[in-house]
Amino acid sequence: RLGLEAKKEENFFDWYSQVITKSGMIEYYDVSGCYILRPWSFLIWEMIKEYIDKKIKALGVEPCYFPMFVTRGALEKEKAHITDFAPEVAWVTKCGEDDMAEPVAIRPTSETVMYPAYAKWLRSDTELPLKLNQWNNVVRWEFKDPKPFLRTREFLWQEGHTAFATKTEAEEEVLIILDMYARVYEELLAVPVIKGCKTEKEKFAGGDYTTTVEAFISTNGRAIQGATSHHLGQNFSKMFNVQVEGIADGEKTFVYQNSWGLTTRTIGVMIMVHGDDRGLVLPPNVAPIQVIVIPCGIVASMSESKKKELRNECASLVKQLKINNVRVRDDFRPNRTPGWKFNHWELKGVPIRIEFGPRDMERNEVTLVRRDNFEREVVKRDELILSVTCMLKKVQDSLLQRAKHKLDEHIKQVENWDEFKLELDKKNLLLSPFCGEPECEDNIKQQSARLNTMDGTVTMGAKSLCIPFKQPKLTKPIESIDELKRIFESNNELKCIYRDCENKAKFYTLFGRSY
Ligand SMILES: O=C1CCCN[C@@H]1CCCn1cnc2cc(F)c(Cl)cc2c1=O
Ligand SMILES: [Mg+2]
Repeated sequence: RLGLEAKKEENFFDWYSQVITKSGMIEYYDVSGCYILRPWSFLIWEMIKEYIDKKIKALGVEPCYFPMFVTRGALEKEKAHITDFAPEVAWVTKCGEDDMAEPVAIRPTSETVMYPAYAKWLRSDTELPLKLNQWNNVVRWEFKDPKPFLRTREFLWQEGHTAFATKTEAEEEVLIILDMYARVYEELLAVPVIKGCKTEKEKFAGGDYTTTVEAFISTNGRAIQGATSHHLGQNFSKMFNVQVEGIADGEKTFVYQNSWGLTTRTIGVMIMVHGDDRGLVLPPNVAPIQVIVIPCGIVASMSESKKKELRNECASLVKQLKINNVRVRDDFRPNRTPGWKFNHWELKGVPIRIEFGPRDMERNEVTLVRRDNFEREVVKRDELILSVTCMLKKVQDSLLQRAKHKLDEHIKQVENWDEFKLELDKKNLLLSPFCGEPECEDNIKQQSARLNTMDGTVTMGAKSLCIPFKQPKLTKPIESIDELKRIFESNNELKCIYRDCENKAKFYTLFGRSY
């Protein structure tokens, strides 16, 4: 059966699995946590890659490729950094039948692969800033339930690793990259995100601070980390002895570093936010096919010459759209009915369908059908290009607006602990005053978990998602992380959200159940 059996609001997990397989995005694979990326999803990854590459090249970031294997020595350069990660590191221990003298790890991320080379290359501040990025795969043998795109044992990403002479330059780049990630979501994927800083508990332990874009899946009320941009300070440069002369005269200075990454998880978020019970709904800016042209009304009684004329007319529509840089295909398959084709391309989420039949030909008109809201529009043949480009823009904007509205109506600003738990169980995110202490965050997570009396399972409690740059008490978003960490120093009346916590709040923090 072509169509979907599961309904998105009834059985989200099954719906997701059916949509990604029946639309030709994913095929399952016999290694747990690994999936095949078929053209329909890989083409989207390529468009995201093209967008990011253009922007980072403009920022002076250069492409490179480092080995995927890392020695134990390099990986464990600084125990603190990887202790809690060690269980998910995959190791190559044999070659053929023989054990390897020195097993090597498969990269889970490339700091420890790249920074020994950075130490070799960087001697003088004249070689700064060094900005490299690699598009590759990484492996993390996680044990939590795998989910295609969202949590996989191997995934594709880009990882940017930059080194600067001063902290100021580095901190400026962190936010420029974060803004680029927000645009990947909002301008390409039509997914609204919240920019912010991770709390002490949630940040990357190897860095100074982690900035993040957080997305929201309204169907199950869960938040998901969309991409991260870390300021590493001098932690790694001290670990790997990356220091240069020429900054402080006669002295050597450890460089200031950033690292930033965006993964194939982006595709899963886009699917879950926009998909419906007929299948994918692709934002035009990333749709591999934006318009599908389907001839209609071809009946057996129609003469061969009439059929030929109709087909030629459809072909000229396709040609004209192609010339105008619209990603368009025709579906002239004689052995499939128009109805079958409508379902097929709706399942694949193609933003606009053109139905073209004898009557359209006579009246010199074209019928456009939007995938997102099924609106039909009959336009003059000679207004085709204008109408299609205008409709594509309208679809892109309305997908973002609809998702923004959903996000906004699911964020509740609460200062009361009982309200916090109540709204959390109504699939909402909470914006609450928070003291920032890790152990308080542990308490919030434990005390907001819910025992489901029906089946005795426990629904996870609320995690901190980020400290939003847009703070309720401030008129404009903050510009620096230092500023964010100090915003309540003055008027410090607010108590931390957690009832039994005596600390004063430091900032408003976004909490929620998450992936
Ligand atoms: O998130 C990014 C963006 C791109 C470059 N890297 C950073 C930090 C990655 C943190 N992280 C994340 N996961 C890890 C898993 C591991 F097994 C080990 Cl050994 C280390 C890590 C680890 O450092
Ligand atoms: Mg992890």
